[in-house]
Amino acid sequence: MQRPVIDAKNVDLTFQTNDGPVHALSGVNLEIMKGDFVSFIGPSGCGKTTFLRCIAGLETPTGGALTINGLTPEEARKSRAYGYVFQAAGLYPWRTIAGNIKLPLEIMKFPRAEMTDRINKVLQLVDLDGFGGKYPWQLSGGMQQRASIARALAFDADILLMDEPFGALDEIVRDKLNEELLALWARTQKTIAFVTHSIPEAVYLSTKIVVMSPRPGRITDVIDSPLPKERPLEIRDTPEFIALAHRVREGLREGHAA
Ligand SMILES: Nc1ncnc2c1ncn2[C@@H]1O[C@H](COP(=O)(O)OP(=O)(O)OP(=O)(O)O)[C@@H](O)[C@H]1O
Repeated sequence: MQRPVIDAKNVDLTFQTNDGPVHALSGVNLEIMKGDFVSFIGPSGCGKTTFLRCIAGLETPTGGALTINGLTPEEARKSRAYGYVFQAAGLYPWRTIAGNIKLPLEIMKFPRAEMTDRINKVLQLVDLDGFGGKYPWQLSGGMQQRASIARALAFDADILLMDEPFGALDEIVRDKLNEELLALWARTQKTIAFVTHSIPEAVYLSTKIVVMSPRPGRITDVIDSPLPKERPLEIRDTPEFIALAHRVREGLREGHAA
């Protein structure tokens, strides 16, 4: 049997703060398989970012077990198992787009010729061919976010962790980037963990939708999407899509009520 890429067993995390303990994650059980596109959706404070940061080895669970390809998150982080895309593109303004994409490759000491090849390849993947020499301020918000995805893809990690990457963009740009991300996912076979507040975005993108609720942060529903892998934007008008969106909305409502 295939081993999960991300395997969470009863993961718990309590932050100790000056105002007392904050139970950010409680009993989180989840298996993410290779090539899954998993979205995490839930109200503010339900622990979505915390869980992503646990996967990334940036927070340490206070209970349970979490492995990434059989490794501890810290080992996985050291082996560069994932690329991380944040809500704000987070590009260095004094570096060109190519320079920004190059940064992790420099840190990892890739040979110079390979760096150039990789930069060109990921620029093409995110449809920013010819923009490598521009500075971030010369690009629109959507293009900057594509550049930040290119940076996360540059070292070809199998896992992509994305924390509300399109949250700050207008609907039309977001639709376009959603479509592009799906195409990129299909081409690269990456495993993607994606945090969002948007029900349509979660339903459109995911093979698995994880609904969470706060206080303490926990998973209340895991929905395996019956939608086909090929998803034109119009799929959002189909009864299957609407039914899925309804189930997610109901799950969120129950979480709120609790
Ligand atoms: N470093 C920290 N120290 C103390 N408490 C924290 C820390 N990081 C997160 N928290 C708390 O843990 C809970 C979960 O936060 P988290 O950011 O993971 O939620 P979220 O679901 O990603 O929220 P949002 O949708 O607003 O981004 C919140 O109550 C938050 O205040």
